[in-house]
Amino acid sequence: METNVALEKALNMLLAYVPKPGTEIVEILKSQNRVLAEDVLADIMVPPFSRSPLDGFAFRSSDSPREKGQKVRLKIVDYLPAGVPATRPVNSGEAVKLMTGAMIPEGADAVVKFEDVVEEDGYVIIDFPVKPETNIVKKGEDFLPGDVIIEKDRVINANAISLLALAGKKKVLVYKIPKVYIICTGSELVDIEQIPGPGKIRNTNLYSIGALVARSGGEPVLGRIVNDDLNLIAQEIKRGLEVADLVLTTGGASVGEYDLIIKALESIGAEILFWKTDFKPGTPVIGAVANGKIVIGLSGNPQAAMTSFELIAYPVIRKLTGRQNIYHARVKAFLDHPFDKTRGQRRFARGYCYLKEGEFRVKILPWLSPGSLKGVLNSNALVEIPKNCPPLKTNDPVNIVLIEGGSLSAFDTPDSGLF
Ligand SMILES: Nc1nc2c(c(=O)[nH]1)N[C@H]1C(S)=C(S)[C@@H](COP(=O)(O)OP(=O)(O)OC[C@H]3O[C@@H](n4cnc5c(N)ncnc54)[C@H](O)[C@@H]3O)O[C@H]1N2
Ligand code: MOO
Repeated sequence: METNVALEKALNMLLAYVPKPGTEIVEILKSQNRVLAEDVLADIMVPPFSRSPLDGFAFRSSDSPREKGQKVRLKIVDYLPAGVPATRPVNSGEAVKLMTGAMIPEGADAVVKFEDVVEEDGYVIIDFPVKPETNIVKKGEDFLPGDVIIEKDRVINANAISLLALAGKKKVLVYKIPKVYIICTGSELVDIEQIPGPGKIRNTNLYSIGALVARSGGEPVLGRIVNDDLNLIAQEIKRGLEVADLVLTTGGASVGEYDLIIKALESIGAEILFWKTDFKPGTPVIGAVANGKIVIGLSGNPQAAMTSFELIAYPVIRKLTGRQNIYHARVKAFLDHPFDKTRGQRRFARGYCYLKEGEFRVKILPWLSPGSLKGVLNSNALVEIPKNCPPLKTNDPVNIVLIEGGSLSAFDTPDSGLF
């Protein structure tokens, strides 16, 4: 077991144990935010026939005038709305009136739009030269049968769904959603519906971590509250390993007499990969593997557990979902205020970031203890304060982790005037 490992190293140790996820078939509209587990190929030509992108007249371009101002009269021999195949070819001296999306009749190699010509007594008059292939959307121009329309491992969004529909896929193969079993340990914990008795507290971690699991693309499976009892903890971890793909615990990760997670893991034959990382809050994280599955022991302190979840559990869950892009985005932001509470240890402080004139700006939320949740409400970023960082001034650049996703909607909450 390694101790005091850098965040990046701890993460890589765990990621090496993430298996390739299983697959399942889902309805196209249920596939959004899932990861495609198959290459989707075109089964037909796209477009399936050469078509007109305009309401106009199809004809032979060789019939058009040599110079602008010269006129030709072409006899209108057919009328084609979209969806109706041509009944006859277009010969020289003829034109077919057709609508947007209609099939180009055989013989025609150009289309002119209604507004550019004159229709008169069953004839169309064209007074400008038209090159071959003008306004023709060619059959197979986008995809030929067998072409890959979307590659596997892509996250499915509405854009991807448009292409799945084009490929005729009403059902699609995606990676399974990983189940994440959450165990909260601590004899002081009571369910959140209760008014805690003396020395007891509400089990907030079950729900905060459950919510984070769901937002990471996993399915939270809520375990029971487990007292600080070695056997009970070991049994609950075993249960989690049976029913889920990943087990998360909170509490019992530090050095106290009742900090039993490591002992419980050892008792079931788990390999402890590391204990304690180089960042606060959430330093005493445990990384372990049992029966080929990962167990992450987060610290009990509610804010610390949420922060170490974002930094360590989030990428692991993202990889379990089959995603290639597993990390929260990290960007440079400029501080809105001086910050002198830098310390020896590397830290990820809760921050509120927003965009101003194309640049990220960030406020570090008032520093509250790792046990307090008060500061998390308005945070949408973690602000990295490096080890031994000197005091920071207004407008100094800092690296931030965008924990609420790259979505701009995460930044447009009204400025709550925190500073
Ligand atoms: N002597 C030392 N003491 C502590 C150290 C240390 O290095 N030496 N590290 C501190 C740090 S840092 C942290 S973080 C905590 C981590 O402790 P544990 O992971 O063992 O967590 P607990 O002791 O079980 O609980 C800590 C705190 O959080 C509350 N808690 C626990 N579970 C929940 C829950 N599900 N919902 C809400 N709140 C929870 C618990 O009541 C405690 O107040 O250790 C420091 N100590
Ligand atoms: O990691 Mo504890 O919450 O790091 O203080």
